[in-house]
Amino acid sequence: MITVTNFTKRYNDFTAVRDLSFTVAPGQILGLVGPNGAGKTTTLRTLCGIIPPSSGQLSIATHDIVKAPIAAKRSLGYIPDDPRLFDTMTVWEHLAFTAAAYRVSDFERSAEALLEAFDLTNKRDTLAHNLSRGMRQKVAIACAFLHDPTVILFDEPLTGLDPQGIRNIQQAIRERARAGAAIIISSHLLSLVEALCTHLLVLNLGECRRFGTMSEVLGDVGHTDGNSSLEAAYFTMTKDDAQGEA
Ligand SMILES: Nc1ncnc2c1ncn2[C@@H]1O[C@H](COP(=O)(O)OP(=O)(O)OP(=O)(O)O)[C@@H](O)[C@H]1O
Repeated sequence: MITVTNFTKRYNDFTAVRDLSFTVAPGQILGLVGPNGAGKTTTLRTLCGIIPPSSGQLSIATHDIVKAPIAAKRSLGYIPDDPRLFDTMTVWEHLAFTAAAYRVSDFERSAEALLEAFDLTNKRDTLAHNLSRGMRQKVAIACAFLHDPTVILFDEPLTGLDPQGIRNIQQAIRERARAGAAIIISSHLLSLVEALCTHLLVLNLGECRRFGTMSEVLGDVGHTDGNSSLEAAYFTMTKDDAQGEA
């Protein structure tokens, strides 16, 4: 469960996110969309405790990220838009290191399964330095899944992945949701968001423009037909603010 209540984030005098409230229940996948500078990454970074909120409450699996950061982070998997790996560690060493950090005992079987699911088995002993961008992304996702988080936050999860990788990650995300994880995906890939997400939050200039189930939001703006209804709805929902951010 993810709960955000009256969240505001200011960087000095600039308000990046203003009075944002939403929840993501177990099994739900929330698509977080909005133009560049809307406040998506700021929201995800605050939810995982990288930056503090200016005001409001954010909790992960009932743990307040400010008051109980360790408990909150134990339940959390975060995949940033530019995952950083250790150049001098192999793929397997990343998984072992993550298992140690999260105190996952007997991690080997889960780690093998993740390598298999993401087509990384033959790269098990390869240094991160020698992986392609897409492979690095998949290692970061495998590490984030290893401790079986009940809350997962993705910032542009498919950057750099090939079509097979995209399919594998989509399947993995659906499986995690079916197993009861609450998931947020921030992405500009509206087709991905529409295909995967059960709920939608449209953010623009730091404010919530729409929040609800995918069909509620699309119905709200009169775009329930056709194959690219989210794309059409997105432009309707954000058109007033298209000039808002340079
Ligand atoms: N550390 C910072 N200091 C000052 N302003 C910041 C900082 N980080 C982000 N901002 C500003 O906050 C606003 C929201 O940025 P954020 O990165 O959250 O947007 P975003 O929706 O993730 O954008 P994008 O789609 O481009 O990734 C932007 O105007 C950005 O310039």
